[in-house]
Amino acid sequence: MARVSLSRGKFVVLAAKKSVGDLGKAELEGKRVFVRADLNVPLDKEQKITDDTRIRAAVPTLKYLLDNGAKVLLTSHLGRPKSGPEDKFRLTPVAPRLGELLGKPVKKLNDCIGEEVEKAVAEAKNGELLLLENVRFYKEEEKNVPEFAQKLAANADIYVNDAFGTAHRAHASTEGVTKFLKPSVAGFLLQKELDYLDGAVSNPKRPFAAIVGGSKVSSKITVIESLLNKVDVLIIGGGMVFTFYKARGLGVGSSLVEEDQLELAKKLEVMAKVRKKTVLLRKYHIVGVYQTCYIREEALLELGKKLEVMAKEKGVQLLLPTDVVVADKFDPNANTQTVSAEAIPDGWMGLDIGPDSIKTFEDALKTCKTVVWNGPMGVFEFDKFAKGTYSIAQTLAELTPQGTCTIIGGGDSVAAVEKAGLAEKMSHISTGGGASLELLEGKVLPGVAALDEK
Ligand SMILES: Nc1ncnc2c1ncn2[C@@H]1O[C@H](COP(=O)(O)OP(=O)(O)O)[C@@H](O)[C@H]1O
Ligand SMILES: O=C(OP(=O)(O)O)[C@H](O)COP(=O)(O)O
Repeated sequence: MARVSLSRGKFVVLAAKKSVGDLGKAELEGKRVFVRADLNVPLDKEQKITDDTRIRAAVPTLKYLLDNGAKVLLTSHLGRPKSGPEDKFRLTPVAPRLGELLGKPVKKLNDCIGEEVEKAVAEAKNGELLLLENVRFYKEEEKNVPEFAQKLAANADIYVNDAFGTAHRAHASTEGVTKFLKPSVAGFLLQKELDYLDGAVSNPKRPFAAIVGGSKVSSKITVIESLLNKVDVLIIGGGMVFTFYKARGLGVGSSLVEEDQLELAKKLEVMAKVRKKTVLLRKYHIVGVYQTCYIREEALLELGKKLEVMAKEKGVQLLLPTDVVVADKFDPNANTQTVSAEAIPDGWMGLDIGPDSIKTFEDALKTCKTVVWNGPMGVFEFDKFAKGTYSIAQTLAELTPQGTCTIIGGGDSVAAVEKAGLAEKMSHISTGGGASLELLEGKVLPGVAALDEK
């Protein structure tokens, strides 16, 4: 039976999915197992892997399957290819690193469906692994087209989903394929992530902070609305910031902005202010029912000035950077200056948060007992714009031994924390950024929901 947990008014079905560990040699030997992993690792300009966390995280499930005599067809996406195969999105760099970690050669194919795959699978011996090409080279993957899912499934007997980082996407290789392969089970990484994150965020130690940055504005800005009902402190950084600034009417130069998210950014700021007061009303038993509700500002005024002051002190803090490091071009050697958020010059782009913002964010984080972070504070890949990200990483590393639960999620965020040498100092390194935020929202992840129950 599925375990159901009530998370702030939403039902979240989590564990008790059938696991790869429930399948033994009798079920696996000689079987063709289609494994969906998230091998979407960061690469530099020379196609060199800059952080292999996601490859390492996939190894326990793969080893288990190979040791039990399965033939493994391993699939993943890499990046966001827009129109068919592109060399920079090939999974080619992953194969040698995975081979090293598994201690056996990994044969990389140039497709994920069709004749080449059929032939390789037919020739594969028990305990061999084939790495298929980027599944997003087919537009049908993200559209979750059943005929495409069927083609992916055609070469396999069993499905294992170990792609926690992509479990929030209902794509053909994460969701559609389960309709054609039985059993469809969870891999060890997926299980581990769900177990940890459910424990940490369904009933978090408070104050609870979320830090949202990075560049996937449209994916993540929508999560913020739900987070306002969960957290006490919400910090916005990275490329996310400029959509909020622009919504406030500020000039943002040539910084990253998603125009179609401006209205939402405006609404979120208003919601944060209103929510601030709602939290306090609940705290002081003025709102008697356990439900998320927004009290209009006027209603609060009626309850007196004292309460309003307390609300400001105790409610959800939505923190945006007050200063930014701007650059005259997107380049590691760009000219830079630090300016206030109101004074981004035309033609310049914000690529990191400034020192005042770092200080404000650090002060807020030091009061927190749970912190979930997804999305770097700046373009940390360039040294000139890495300070914001590394400073926040350092602050969290210092908070962990003091009893704060620190969770870092997302391919690039984890890469940044690894690069800073601080990964070991965090409570949990998650292979999913968007996935962990959606889990935190209380959403059922489609890649998990589709798996067989025990
Ligand atoms: N101000 C900014 N402008 C443009 N890109 C940014 C900015 N700040 C951070 N980024 C970029 O965001 C990317 C990571 O975003 P995202 O994929 O959302 O994070 P994660 O992989 O951790 O989930 C990094 O490559 C970083 O360079
Ligand atoms: O890198 C990923 O997500 P993340 O940036 O939230 O960690 C996953 O591989 C999902 O990729 P997607 O956001 O292109 O679907």
